[in-house]
Amino acid sequence: MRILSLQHINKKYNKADEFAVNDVSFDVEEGEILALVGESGSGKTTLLRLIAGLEHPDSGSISLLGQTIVEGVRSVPAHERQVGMVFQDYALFPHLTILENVKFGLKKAKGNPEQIALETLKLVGLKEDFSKYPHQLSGGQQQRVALARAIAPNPKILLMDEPFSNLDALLKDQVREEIRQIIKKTGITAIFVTHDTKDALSTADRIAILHKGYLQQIDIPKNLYENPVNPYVANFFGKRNEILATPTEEGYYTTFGFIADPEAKKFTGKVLLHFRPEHGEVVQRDGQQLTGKIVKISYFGSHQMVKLADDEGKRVIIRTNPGRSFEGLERANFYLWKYEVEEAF
Ligand SMILES: Nc1ncnc2c1ncn2[C@@H]1O[C@H](COP(=O)(O)OP(=O)(O)OP(=O)(O)O)[C@@H](O)[C@H]1O
Repeated sequence: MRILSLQHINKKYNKADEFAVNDVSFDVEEGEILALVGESGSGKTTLLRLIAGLEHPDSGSISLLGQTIVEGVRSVPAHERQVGMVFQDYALFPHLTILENVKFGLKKAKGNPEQIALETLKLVGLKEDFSKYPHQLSGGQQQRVALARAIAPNPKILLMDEPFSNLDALLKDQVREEIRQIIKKTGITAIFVTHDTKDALSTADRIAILHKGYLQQIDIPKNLYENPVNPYVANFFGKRNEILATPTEEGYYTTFGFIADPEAKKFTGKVLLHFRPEHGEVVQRDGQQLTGKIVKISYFGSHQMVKLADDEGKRVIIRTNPGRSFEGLERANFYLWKYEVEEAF
């Protein structure tokens, strides 16, 4: 079921400014986790604030659970939208215990606030710590208190602004998984903002990618990565190689060798072949379709990255398994099992 719908949202802060959000429309399904990603200034936070009711759009409409909350100049005020918010710095009250912090959001809630707060702390795995103060907790635990405070009043939707940006790299993987599990256990619909593609790919069910206020693509992580709608999206989700090729009836001639592919006859002029490092494989047998001079091998434990150059010095990077040895080799052969073709001129 659709829980949130944004239709043609536009937002400018000052008349002379560019649009911070430009004709953005999308729907969010009940129970899903959506990540809003993009570079700094792409409009992610503005979009989150528009949904929360902390900003009003210049045009467009927003509905939440079938109720129109924004249309024209009319809008339901933030405190009546039943939206839970987790802020980047957690915004916990330092002089209140974590139980009191969670109870704070329950002033108007039905039922026994203390009991609801304790149950929510149990859900986030912090019931035993109820009498501690925020400074006595780790960053990841403080994050869970902030989450508990936001979800305790049973909001219609949960919004989180850069929820993982204050955590160090070691904690991040664990916290991402914990937060995802808690959200999934409650069944709440959540939207979070991040500039980190890893946060989005690992935590979200779907990702919306913004660039200069425009929504570029909204899709499941796999589709964004494998089938990006434009080069901006493709490059946003990691390194892509690009080589120039001349199509013939049988395939593509490149400076790394020939790729047999009957599809090549569809093109008349030169083309660009785009491929990610993991869309190739290095092979040590001769007779493979492509070859390059080994420039550098970088070992990452789970895989190796092999940088190869053609005779003119143009480089590509291919990912390969960690066990492969390149000792004593000057050149390596490789093939591509997937690539995208784009007309070059
Ligand atoms: N309060 C404001 N007043 C004027 N301009 C603003 C204001 N807030 C944001 N902007 C502008 O709106 C555009 C979008 O900003 P926004 O903060 O939504 O982007 P963002 O993707 O969240 O960036 P970041 O990752 O840096 O937070 C930017 O050009 C920004 O300078």
